[in-house]
Amino acid sequence: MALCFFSTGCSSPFLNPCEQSLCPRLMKVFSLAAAGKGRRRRRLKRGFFQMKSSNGSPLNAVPLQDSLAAEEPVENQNKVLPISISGPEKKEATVSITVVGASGDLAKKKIFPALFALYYEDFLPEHFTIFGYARSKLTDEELRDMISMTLTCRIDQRENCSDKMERFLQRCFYHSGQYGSEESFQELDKRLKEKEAGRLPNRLFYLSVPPNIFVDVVRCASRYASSPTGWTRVIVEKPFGRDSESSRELTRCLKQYLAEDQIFRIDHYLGKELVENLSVLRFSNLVFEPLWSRQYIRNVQLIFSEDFGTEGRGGYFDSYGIIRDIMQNHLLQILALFAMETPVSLDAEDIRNEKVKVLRSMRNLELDDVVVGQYKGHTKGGTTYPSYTDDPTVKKNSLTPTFAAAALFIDNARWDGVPFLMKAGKALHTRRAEIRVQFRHVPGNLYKCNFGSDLDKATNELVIRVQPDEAIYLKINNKVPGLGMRLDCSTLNLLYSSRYPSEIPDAYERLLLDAIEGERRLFIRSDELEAAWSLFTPLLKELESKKIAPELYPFGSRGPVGAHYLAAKHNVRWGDLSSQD
Ligand SMILES: NC(=O)C1=CN([C@@H]2O[C@H](COP(=O)(O)OP(=O)(O)OC[C@H]3O[C@@H](n4cnc5c(N)ncnc54)[C@H](OP(=O)(O)O)[C@@H]3O)[C@@H](O)[C@H]2O)C=CC1
Ligand SMILES: O=C1O[C@H](COP(=O)(O)O)[C@@H](O)[C@H](O)[C@H]1O
Repeated sequence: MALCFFSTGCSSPFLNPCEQSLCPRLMKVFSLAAAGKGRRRRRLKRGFFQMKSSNGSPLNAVPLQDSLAAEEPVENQNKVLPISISGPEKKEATVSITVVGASGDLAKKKIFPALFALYYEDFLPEHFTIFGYARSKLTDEELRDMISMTLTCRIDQRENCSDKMERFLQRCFYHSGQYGSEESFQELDKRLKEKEAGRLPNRLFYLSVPPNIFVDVVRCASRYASSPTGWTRVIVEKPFGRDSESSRELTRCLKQYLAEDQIFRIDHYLGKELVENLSVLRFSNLVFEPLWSRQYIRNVQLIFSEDFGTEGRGGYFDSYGIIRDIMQNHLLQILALFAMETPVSLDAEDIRNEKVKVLRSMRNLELDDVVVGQYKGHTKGGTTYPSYTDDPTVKKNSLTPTFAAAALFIDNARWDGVPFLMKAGKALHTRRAEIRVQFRHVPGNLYKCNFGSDLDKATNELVIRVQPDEAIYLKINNKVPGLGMRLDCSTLNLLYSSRYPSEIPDAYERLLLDAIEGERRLFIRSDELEAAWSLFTPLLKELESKKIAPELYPFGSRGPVGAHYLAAKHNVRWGDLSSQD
């Protein structure tokens, strides 16, 4: 039997209730379908690609001409140069996606596979071209060979996969160039134009390079390779700075060349299925939203753990650490989505407005409310696991935390006094990311004596397991069947793999598609970023200036015991402790 959600914001005479439950992605498809007046949805996705903003209105194209940049703030140029690409005399549009840093780890591991998955699922427009750009000298064929190693037919419809892969690869090209070189980007522009073949050109640049190169690339791309008549957008990978000042400086530099609405700051956790589902869970189920406050929720836990170390990324990691790598972005973004007030609509700006309010209501983070750790070597079952400082790219005396736990508070009416505990670590015993919501005790619980002395065990807990084995489960109390009165704690479990047979798309697929469609909801706006850094920067400075030594924990363990003391201080018990959790 199909389970359907009904959401008033998604009602449409053309969609049955189950289709409506797939909002907003289907709504986007619907808006495309409506624009095409009845043409088939799939055809619309590919053949008649029309740009829509999240509220369904056509997006304005944003040409970035340097001569204009000198005279006008870039934001204003957007307003004075509206070129609708859905006008009556519209040309067929094309999208060129340039992956800058194509020879790198992220491009190979995530970006090209996500682009292929989108192509495979017919989500890319009919006319598109993909360019890899990096300094390494490669031919088009060599790029294709390189990326073909990482493409998999991991989507359910496996028929014709190798044909599709071949067709996809034929649309991938490579351009070798320096990141700050005018000539290289002018040459890229020429090659893009050839492939665009007179169609209305839209261009997306994905900056998959180390952050010190971001501004060079943006300067050259915007001056020499931006679309003259279509839109130009840039996806920027984290880290967006290392603290408030450097982040502000990065934003300032990027905004010399780009308007805010051209910058897509990616936080791939926002593209994860269960994170996307957070708002649906809250705002389309009457049973949750009324409980979503200090009145019923005792604490919220945001947990990230990996069962591997910094492997291969030690050089980057050592100057950032786990707080910047995971907490300041991924976990804080989840927290903001979790805690925000109901947005006016599902429009990107409405959602981001609410998230910013949460971030700006957060109490300063005190050193006393933070525990840091670093993994040390460990031998188990004959296997030796390295310590963090065994990594040759890491300083031997490094104090960089590979683990951190923190207690945060949102000083607003809804969340006053509720601890939001975060825990993030590398080289722990398991890989998982989850949100745990622990509810308060039942007042005057009639069954108190049946629970024994540990009443905490009898409180409800809602777990949103982001990965792996995506699930939403609720722990409830029930009677053990039989003549006696024994109570048990059981789980109502929505395990995605049982409920939905199809594979869940990777976060990068959703985010790339959103960037192509101009949907900004899952990207970080500059004021969100600023608020996020304001929360963590004083703490990071204090940790660094006081040279706080991280507590060592063995590779593969549950992390430093300090995390338990921190939780206990706030009357909390981490929910992920028992083996069945
Ligand atoms: N890898 C991951 O899992 C994740 C990465 N990120 C972020 O994504 C971006 C890309 O990551 P990743 O692919 O791992 O990075 P890489 O270190 O693999 O760098 C990508 C490419 O950039 C070029 N490059 C590397 N170092 C330099 C340098 N010092 N100067 C000039 N060019 C350089 C290289 O290409 P060439 O020499 O051919 O020019 C390299 O192939 C980074 O900002 C990273 O923080 C974010 C989340 C996860
Ligand atoms: O951004 C990052 O995320 C990865 C974890 O991402 P996941 O999707 O595999 O959970 C993390 O390993 C990396 O250190 C960090 O930079």
